[in-house]
Amino acid sequence: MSLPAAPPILDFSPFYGKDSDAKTKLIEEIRKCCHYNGFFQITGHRVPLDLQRRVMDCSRRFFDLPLEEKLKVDKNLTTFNRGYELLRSQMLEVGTGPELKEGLYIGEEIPEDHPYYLEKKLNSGPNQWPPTVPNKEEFQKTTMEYYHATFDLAKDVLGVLAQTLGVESTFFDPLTDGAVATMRYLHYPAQPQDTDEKLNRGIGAHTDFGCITLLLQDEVDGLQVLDAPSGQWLDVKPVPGAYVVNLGNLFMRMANDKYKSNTHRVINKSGRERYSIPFFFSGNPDYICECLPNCREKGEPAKYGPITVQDMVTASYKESYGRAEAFKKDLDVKKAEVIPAVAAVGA
Ligand SMILES: O=C(O)CCC(=O)C(=O)O
Ligand SMILES: [Fe+2]
Repeated sequence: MSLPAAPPILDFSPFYGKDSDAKTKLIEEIRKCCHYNGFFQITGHRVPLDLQRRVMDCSRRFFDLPLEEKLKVDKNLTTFNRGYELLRSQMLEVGTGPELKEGLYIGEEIPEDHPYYLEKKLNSGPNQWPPTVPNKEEFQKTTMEYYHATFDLAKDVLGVLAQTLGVESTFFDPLTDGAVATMRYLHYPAQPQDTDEKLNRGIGAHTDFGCITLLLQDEVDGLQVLDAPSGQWLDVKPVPGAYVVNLGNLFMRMANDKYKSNTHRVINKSGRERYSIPFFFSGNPDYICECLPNCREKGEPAKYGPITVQDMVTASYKESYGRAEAFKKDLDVKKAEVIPAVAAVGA
């Protein structure tokens, strides 16, 4: 039996080159990862290191702002998930507390006369830019430059994924044309070393909702992937410049569960602040997700019916935010029950 293995680090550059043996090897390695747990890291991509550094610097500049400045772009001011999300807003893992991370959600700039905005498509609208972040113009420019570079990389990764399924690298073009994607600046404050690991999560155990995720981490570790057969949590060590790539629920569904969308979490026990930038590629909201080629044997039925990207991702969002809301309400009820009792003692 093979030992549980952390996601391998693969050189993606053969995708851009002419060496067909190297390309075939890359496709095979990625196929193996997709079957195993849907996680791998890539180096040798085309997002410049310098751009990654500049974007991480933007993230730090934003989170360094006083809370009242960050709240000027509160995500709750929009209905389309753009803007700042406070610490403890989300709760992905049942039985844990709200998560110790704050975030800034950004996507393609969608003006209010765009069909996606008018038709209330997934996460579609104008970005909320923090008005007082230092070097505001550069912040916006670098953020969008990074968004577009990562979007292009996501298309390339989907090109390889198509090839792992034995179809042309252009197979996913109808999914990537007009695709919706969201990037998040994330900041995990240092968790005190003695915090209750059972309750405190940077981000609770979850699978990603969309198609694929490309994650840039800084040098502080904390991301862990569950090895389902052994129940062990495997650390995903930060590799400078690399992307952690993982498949989301939408891809697993299209692959008839043959490819995996795997459980992962973040616990920041480093004693340091951690910054990461996940890029969630959902796809064209109207794309109809159906069982992909070569994902079932002859005569084997598709496990799932067709569903649009829009419906699939919207349902997942509702579920996870609903859980955090329910938890907070429950806490409020408990507090309300305790306070009168205390007051009675003092009376
Ligand atoms: O910050 C990380 O390392 C992981 C973030 C993540 O899993 C997510 O936002 O879905
Ligand atoms: Fe995730």
